[in-house]
Amino acid sequence: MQRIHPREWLRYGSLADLFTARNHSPDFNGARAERIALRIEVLSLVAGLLTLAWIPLDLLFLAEPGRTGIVSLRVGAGLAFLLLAGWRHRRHDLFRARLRLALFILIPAAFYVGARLVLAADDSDTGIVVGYYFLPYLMVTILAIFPLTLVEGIAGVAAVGATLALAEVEAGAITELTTLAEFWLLALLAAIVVWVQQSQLYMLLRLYREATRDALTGLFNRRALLAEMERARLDCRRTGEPLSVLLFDLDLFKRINDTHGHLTGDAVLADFAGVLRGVCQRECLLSRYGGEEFLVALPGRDAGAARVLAETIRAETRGREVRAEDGTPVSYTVSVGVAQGGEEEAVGALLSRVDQALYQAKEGGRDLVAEATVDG
Ligand SMILES: Nc1nc2c(ncn2[C@@H]2O[C@H](COP(=O)(O)OP(=O)(O)OP(=O)(O)O)[C@@H](O)[C@H]2O)c(=O)[nH]1
Repeated sequence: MQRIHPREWLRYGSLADLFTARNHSPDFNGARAERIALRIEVLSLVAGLLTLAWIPLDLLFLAEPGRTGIVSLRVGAGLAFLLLAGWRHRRHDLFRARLRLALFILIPAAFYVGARLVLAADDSDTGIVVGYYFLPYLMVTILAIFPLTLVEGIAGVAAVGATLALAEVEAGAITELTTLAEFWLLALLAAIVVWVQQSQLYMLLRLYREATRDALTGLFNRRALLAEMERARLDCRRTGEPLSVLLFDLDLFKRINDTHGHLTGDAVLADFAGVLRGVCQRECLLSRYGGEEFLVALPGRDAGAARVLAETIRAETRGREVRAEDGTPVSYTVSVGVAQGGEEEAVGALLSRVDQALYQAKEGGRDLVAEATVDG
């Protein structure tokens, strides 16, 4: 089995991806944002209706002057929740999902601080009033249903902690021993919540990876690459930047398999994936397109820059040596097609042109780079 270098694990595995979303792909971000947004939609609807449904109980159990204040806060918070539930988008992105999450925390936080202020002014310590003191614990526990990164999760629970702190400062009780106990309980709950969030994110990342990565090389599989490329094409069209592609095909690969065995063939494929990772920069989209074919999409690069990169990879590959199972050194070469997408050109048409260019490289004698003509 191919060993994964620790650095590779961090880049392509999931440890660093649990901390922040920095290395998450746009496709994964979209899927996660949608999941967060849908959960907030449902929860906000339930919270909005429950907040308003509690009003008759407040009217029944609370005395003035607190009653009017609490009911007003309830109406405000209930309507804000319902507005949040009705906030819809066609395309989900992480920024909006985080904004929704912030609002989802802010609404009950404002309600809680307001309610504590109103109730502090009212001496009647009705049993029902006690219910308001549970709110921070409820808020923190609900956050467990979101698949958040460590940074997002900590920011969320910290916001709830700050809410509690603010309410205690307002009540002049921040230095009391009971307040310390409250924070202790909140911190314990917060630790469990962040752990659950991380587990959810881990599962999501794992499933996503299995669905989008090639098992042997860890690069994008064909389906994922096509989805990423479509997104890159739209982005490039919007910004006016070029989009180029490189199509690689390992030369006489069948001969390597036939002479040294399938496992050695696999080792060569993994080695070439390592070359791509080593040479290409972060914004390059690397994929194993099929069998011994690799496709690299280069947002922001024109055909000239793509050709330079293709030559670098071809030259680097020439110098590689993989050990066969019996220890024999096996070298290999690669042929490359290069094409720059036309302004209105569909992904399918661009791929067909780069395929033709690759065919020319093979026809020209292999271990070559060939560039597609604009009209094929
Ligand atoms: N070891 C291994 N071989 C694979 C894998 N996928 C496809 N192949 C082999 O890749 C070989 C591709 O061979 P061909 O399409 O004939 O091309 P080629 O020998 O590379 O010759 P040219 O492309 O013309 O240079 C076939 O023998 C496939 O069995 C894989 O995952 N592992």
